[in-house]
Amino acid sequence: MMAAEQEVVVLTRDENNKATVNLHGGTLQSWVHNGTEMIFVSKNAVFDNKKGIRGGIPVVFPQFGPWELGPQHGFARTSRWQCTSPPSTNSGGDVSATFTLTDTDATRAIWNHKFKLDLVVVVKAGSLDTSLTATNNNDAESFSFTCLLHTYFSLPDVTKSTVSGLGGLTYIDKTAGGEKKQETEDPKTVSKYVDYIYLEAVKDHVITNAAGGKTICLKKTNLPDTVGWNPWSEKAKAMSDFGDDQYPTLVCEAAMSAASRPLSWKELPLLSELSPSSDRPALVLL
Ligand SMILES: O=P(O)(O)OC[C@H]1O[C@@H](O)[C@H](O)[C@@H](O)[C@@H]1O
Repeated sequence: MMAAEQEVVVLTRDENNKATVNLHGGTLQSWVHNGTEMIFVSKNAVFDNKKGIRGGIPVVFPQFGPWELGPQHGFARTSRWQCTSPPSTNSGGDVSATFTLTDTDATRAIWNHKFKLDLVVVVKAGSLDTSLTATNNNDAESFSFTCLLHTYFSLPDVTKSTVSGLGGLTYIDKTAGGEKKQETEDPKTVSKYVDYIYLEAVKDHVITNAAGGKTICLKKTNLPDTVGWNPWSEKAKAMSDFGDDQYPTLVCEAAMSAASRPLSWKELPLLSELSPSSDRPALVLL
C-alpha cells in the first residue's frame, strides 16, 4: 500500500541537527542530534493519516490509556494539527516552530469541550525542547484531562541501557492488573515487558547508551508522572505496526500527568526537554 501523502515540517538548525514534525497527530517523528537519529519510529509504522504513528513523540490528549468516550490515548495523536508558527531561527541559531490543535465538530462529538493545544518544538545545539500548552476555551466550564508526551527513544540494546530517577517510586504495574508496587532498581534496566506508571517522578531521567551511545537527559516540568513501556517480544508480535524484532531497540519514557490526578487549569504549560550528550555525567539531578 502506498503511504498517504505526509505533511511534515522540518526544523533545521544545521544539516546534523534537525527535527521533523508530522502534522498528523503533531507527532515529532525525527530528531537528529549531531548526525544521530535519537527517536525510534517502527519500520512497520503506518502513515495513512488515520492511525497514530508508531514511534516518535505522539501527543496523548485528553486521555491516557483506554477511554470510555473515544479511542485509547485520546484523539490528539490522530488529529490533523496546524503549523501556526513556521520554523524560525533566533540569533543563537535555535530553531522553533509551533503546532496547534483546536476542537472540531468531530472532537466535540466525543468530548464536548473547546480547547487549544500548542506544541512548541525548539531544536537547540544541545537539546530538543517540547512544550505543550493546554488552553481551556470553554465559556465557563473547566475540563479535566490527562496527557503524555509519549517519547519513543531509539537505543542500540535496551538491556544495556539504564534509566535513572525511578528508584523508590511507587508505580502502577499495568502488566499486573494495575497493582501498586515500589521500584527497587536504581538505575533501572528494562529486560522484559514493562508497562508502568511511576507516580510523583519528579527527578530528571537520565538514559544511558541511547542512540549513538549517547546519554540523554529527560527533564520535565508540570508533568509529575512518568510512563515506562516496552512491549517485549510477545506483545510486539501482536502489534501490526511494530516489527517483531524491534522491541530491544526502544524504550518509552514518557512524561505525563497520570489519570489519578486530572488537571483543570485554564492554561497549563507542560514542558519536556531532551538533552543528549556523550560526555554528560551518568546522573543529572534536578
Ligand atoms: O498501542 P498504543 O495505543 O499506542 O499504546 C501503546 C502503549 O502505550 C503505553 O503508554 C501504555 O501504558 C500501554 O498500555 C500501551 O500498550
